[in-house]
Amino acid sequence: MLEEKQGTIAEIIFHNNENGYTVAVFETETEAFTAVGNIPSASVGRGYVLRGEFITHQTYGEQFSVKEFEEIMPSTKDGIKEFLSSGAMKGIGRKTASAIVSRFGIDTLKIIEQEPQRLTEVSGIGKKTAQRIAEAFGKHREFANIVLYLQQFGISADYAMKLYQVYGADTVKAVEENPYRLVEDVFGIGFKKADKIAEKMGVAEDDEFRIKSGVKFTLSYFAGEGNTFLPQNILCEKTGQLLDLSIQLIEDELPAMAFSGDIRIENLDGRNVVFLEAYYMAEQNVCKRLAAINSAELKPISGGVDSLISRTENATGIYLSENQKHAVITSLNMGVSVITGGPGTGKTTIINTIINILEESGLKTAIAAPTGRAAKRITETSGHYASTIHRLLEYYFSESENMMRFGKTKEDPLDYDAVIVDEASMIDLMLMNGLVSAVRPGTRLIIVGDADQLPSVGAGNVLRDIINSEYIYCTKLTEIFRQAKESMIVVNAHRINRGEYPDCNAKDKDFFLLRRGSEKEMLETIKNLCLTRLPGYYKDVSPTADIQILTPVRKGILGSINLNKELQEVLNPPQPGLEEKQLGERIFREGDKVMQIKNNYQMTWKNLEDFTEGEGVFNGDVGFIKKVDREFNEITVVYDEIRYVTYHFNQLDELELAYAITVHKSQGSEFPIVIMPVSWFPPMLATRNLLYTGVTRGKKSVVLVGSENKLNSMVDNDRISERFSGLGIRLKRLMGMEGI
Ligand SMILES: Nc1ncnc2c1ncn2[C@@H]1O[C@H](COP(=O)(O)OP(=O)(O)OP(=O)(O)O)[C@@H](O)[C@H]1O
Repeated sequence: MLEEKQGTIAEIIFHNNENGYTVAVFETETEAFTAVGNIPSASVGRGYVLRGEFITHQTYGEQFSVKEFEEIMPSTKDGIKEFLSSGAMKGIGRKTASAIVSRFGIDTLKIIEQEPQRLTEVSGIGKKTAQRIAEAFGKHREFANIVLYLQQFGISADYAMKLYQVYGADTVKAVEENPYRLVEDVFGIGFKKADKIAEKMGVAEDDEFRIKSGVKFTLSYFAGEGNTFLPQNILCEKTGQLLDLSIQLIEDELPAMAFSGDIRIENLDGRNVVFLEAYYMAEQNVCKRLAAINSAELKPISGGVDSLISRTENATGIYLSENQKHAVITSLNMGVSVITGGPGTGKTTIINTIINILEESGLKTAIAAPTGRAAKRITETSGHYASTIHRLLEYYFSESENMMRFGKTKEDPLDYDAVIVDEASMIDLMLMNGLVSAVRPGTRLIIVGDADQLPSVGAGNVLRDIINSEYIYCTKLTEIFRQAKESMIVVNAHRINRGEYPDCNAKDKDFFLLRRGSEKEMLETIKNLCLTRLPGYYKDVSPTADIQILTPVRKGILGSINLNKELQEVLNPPQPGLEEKQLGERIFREGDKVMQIKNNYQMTWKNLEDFTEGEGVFNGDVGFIKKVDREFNEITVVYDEIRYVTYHFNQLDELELAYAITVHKSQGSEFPIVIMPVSWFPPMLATRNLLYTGVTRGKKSVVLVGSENKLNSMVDNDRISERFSGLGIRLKRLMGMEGI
């Protein structure tokens, strides 16, 4: 049962204008206490009925936690004056408030509400101002009523404010009509929240809006797991479980959803499958565009390709194998081509040759990769500038649509004769859709990647689908070259990929297994390696900048969360003079290594070297905390040693410690030294594919810590989690059509 307290706010200790979060001293007739909760309109002198409960906070002691509130309009002259000038009614200052209250006394609010034209009786207030005051008061009352109404359904004031921003005066109507609309219209309200609201409103379990929303939620959830569609029977079963309804009821709703354009039902390879509209359109478009780019006429290469290859070979001293030459020639002759191979098979060498030839022929080339780190690495290893695909496509944040968009499109395409994308295993369907839309037919699209790496985080299986369809010409590189052969990392990566056990601890090599029995021992060894052993063994190794711990999991003793806590303690312990900020279990301290964990296209950065500024910090960017400013509630992180980004404390859910990261997050990056625990991990994760991806991230040294048995069973576990994706089937279909 909630307690009810009636009184006024005596003092505001903290108030967040954006979400209404308030800490205030609240006075009733008999007591005074600290009240904490979402009260957007809070200001000193304002009267409320608060409903909530007393809780004891670890640091701040006893507080009244506000769950609901009701605003009481002030009834004394002073109270009304305070209310009018509190900022709740924009444009009324102290002087005007005093003048109005002097004229109308305790009837002031009634006059504003019912006879606003009488406000002109106050000197200095004209017709327009009177109208403005009346409107502001009306809005204030409207919002207060909406908050009050929505509270009964468990919608807190900050959500009420978000809803009000979207629906205005129609908020209550919109929520009543279909609470599931909130999932699409209001950021931060997911299906589960909307479902709770609906339940409180008495919406029937088998309501059509509930089923439709459940279907979309299920499809989005599985898209988050990598799938662009779900077979209809699986979709109905999963949605049925989610909603606790029969499969039949779900199935009955699908035709109407398809009719209204929310989903697509298609027969793919003999079974009915269901797409969210956006993924269906993306697959169709990628397919169409690939076909168009593949069959377009290309600007010719001046001079024979063979002689150009020889020239490059003579200049670099690297003579291409037949297969490599073949890859170069087909990339230059085909609209779209794929080059795939493991480490050390010459992908970079081929890219460099292709760029040289294109440059010598006066053709314009762009090189791009899915992540900033991969782009930086390509720039360093190839000597040619590579950007992210996002940057190449001139991404921007559209305020009106509240989403990221690309400036380069089919209508305003990229102006290049060739576009080379590397690390293509990380490209998901939506990014590929953006890319192929902006590449105009006539441009060579050269896709380079290692199809055996983990697939993209986002939905789709783009690289593998393209290769397996056999619609696009693909060169598979398998030969490892001499220099690369000297590296056990490269040799073992190929062994793992073939299902053979790696050769560990060869003398004077770079691939080690430190055998440890228990997880505790593994943890201690990892800490010890970072702190003393590796920096002692290799010269100039920074434990934080050069060593990266990779782990398959987030949870458990050897999961990234715990590893980070433990490593922070030894690598960057608390020290006088080092500021820190604690958030629940997490601590961010000056000097910590951190990672941005979601794409934020609006976050600004400043380059302190050339004073340029820009927007965009991306999922997987790793940096160091430069400053924790407790006065301004801010943390400054420096990325790539030059880009400074400032986070407000309430944005810290975008950051994580990064001494240890998951193998999934490490895709596309390389690190001088990689340490990876090999223990028991869930078989879904402890796969050959994941081990291969982890191992190939290390350049100078890879140190595995754990048990040989577990290492070998990872190699044996060749499960590649099946992803539902239709691109391959569509491309195959195209091939059939061309044959007709
Ligand atoms: N035809 C060749 N003859 C001799 N050496 C070669 C040849 N092709 C590549 N190499 C050498 O093999 C090594 C690996 O090549 P490269 O870096 O191009 O491969 P990669 O596939 O890009 O590897 P990674 O994915 O590990 O970066 C390099 O030292 C390169 O100089």
